[in-house]
Amino acid sequence: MSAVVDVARKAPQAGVRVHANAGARVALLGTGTVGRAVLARLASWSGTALGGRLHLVHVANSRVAVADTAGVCPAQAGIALGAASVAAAGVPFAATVNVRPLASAPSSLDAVAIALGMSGPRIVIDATASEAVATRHAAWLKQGIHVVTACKLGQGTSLHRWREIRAACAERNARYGDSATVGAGLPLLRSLRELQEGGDRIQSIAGVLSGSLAWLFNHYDGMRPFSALVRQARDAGYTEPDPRDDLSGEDVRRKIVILARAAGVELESQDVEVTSLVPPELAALPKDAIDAALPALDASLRQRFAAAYKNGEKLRFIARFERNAQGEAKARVGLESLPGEHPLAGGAGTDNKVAIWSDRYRTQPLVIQGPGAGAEVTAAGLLDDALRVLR
Ligand SMILES: NC(=O)C1=CN([C@@H]2O[C@H](COP(=O)(O)OP(=O)(O)OC[C@H]3O[C@@H](n4cnc5c(N)ncnc54)[C@H](OP(=O)(O)O)[C@@H]3O)[C@@H](O)[C@H]2O)C=CC1
Ligand SMILES: N[C@@H](CC=O)C(=O)O
Repeated sequence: MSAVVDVARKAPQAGVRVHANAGARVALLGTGTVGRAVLARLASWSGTALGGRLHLVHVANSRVAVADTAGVCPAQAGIALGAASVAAAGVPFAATVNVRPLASAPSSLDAVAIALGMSGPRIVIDATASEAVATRHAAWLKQGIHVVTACKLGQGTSLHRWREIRAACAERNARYGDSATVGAGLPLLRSLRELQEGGDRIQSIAGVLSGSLAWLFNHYDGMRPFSALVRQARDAGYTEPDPRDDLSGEDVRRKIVILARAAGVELESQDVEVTSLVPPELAALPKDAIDAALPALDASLRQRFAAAYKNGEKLRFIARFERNAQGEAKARVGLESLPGEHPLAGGAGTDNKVAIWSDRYRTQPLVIQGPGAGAEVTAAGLLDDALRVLR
């Protein structure tokens, strides 16, 4: 029996009803592209066994939070919470609203642990891109609250924060669900960890780690302006809230850092050599001014595409991590022109394609491929991790 279940069976605190099989109380942060898909997936579970496992008691975006004041929140009320929260944020959400006593208040991260109560399995689902939320991950874990996240700012930035998260997990036997941070839920981190649990050393990793950049370079034909495709990728929900985080390689830097650390190398972010696609004039603009300035991307990418096309090559945004026998590691991220038949040049849509070389996969790598961005796959990855907490 896992420690998580043990905790669930402890005597409940006054005011919070906990049943042995009651599932977990869940706080969802973020009602944007991914958060809405989490709510929709939870809604689709209404009345099923899965719906009884995760009880949404708190939903918040950066402006408003909605909490269930009754203290016990069956799945349907959780959906009501989601609907109310999203409606309060001015975004339509189609779900049957079961009227329950709901309290709406300005969003506050201090309210999250309070809403989750003191006992039983408790989970924060982070569907934000917020630094303020990421800085709370370790503190929640130290309170025994499990964290499931799509946001890479927890594990993919400073080594200090990553260590704090690992230490907090160990201290409280809390879980940190990170499947959605790399590959939008593809079994990448899990495979790295399982290879090492089986005695393998990870030697190198190479691949396409950005769903939006994969989509962009799978669609770019040198005819339509690249900037028009960036708008399309953003509108489809593939990019970060600020698409420059994708185009600059920062999002991929975070992902290769997360993979390297999961492979046992304590890489610092600045140890990754990153070549950005964003020209300085676009990098300098405030977020609300970038849409009109996106065509600044077009000329240089048209040239890169033409040169690659002439050689029968394809442009792919690749991350590479290698370590030698002495344990020295290096990592780099940037646009590469690959032969058309190169294994990493394949794939379609938002496909991530990642090759892993380890002791057992010395010559032929293990290759994992599949959609690496998109609301639905990411939400599914988050909820898989949340359900895993209860196993
Ligand atoms: N889109 C994708 O395909 C994938 C995304 N991810 C990750 O998922 C995360 C979310 O992405 P996405 O949904 O596209 O982003 P969005 O910009 O669509 O949504 C972000 C949400 O976070 C909310 N938010 C910001 N700060 C806070 C806060 N302090 N407390 C509570 N909520 C807050 C925002 O609130 P408000 O509405 O008020 O602005 C918004 O609702 C990102 O970290 C991204 O990297 C991971 C894998 C794939
Ligand atoms: N913006 C990211 C979304 C998933 O992490 C990407 O393009 O891969």
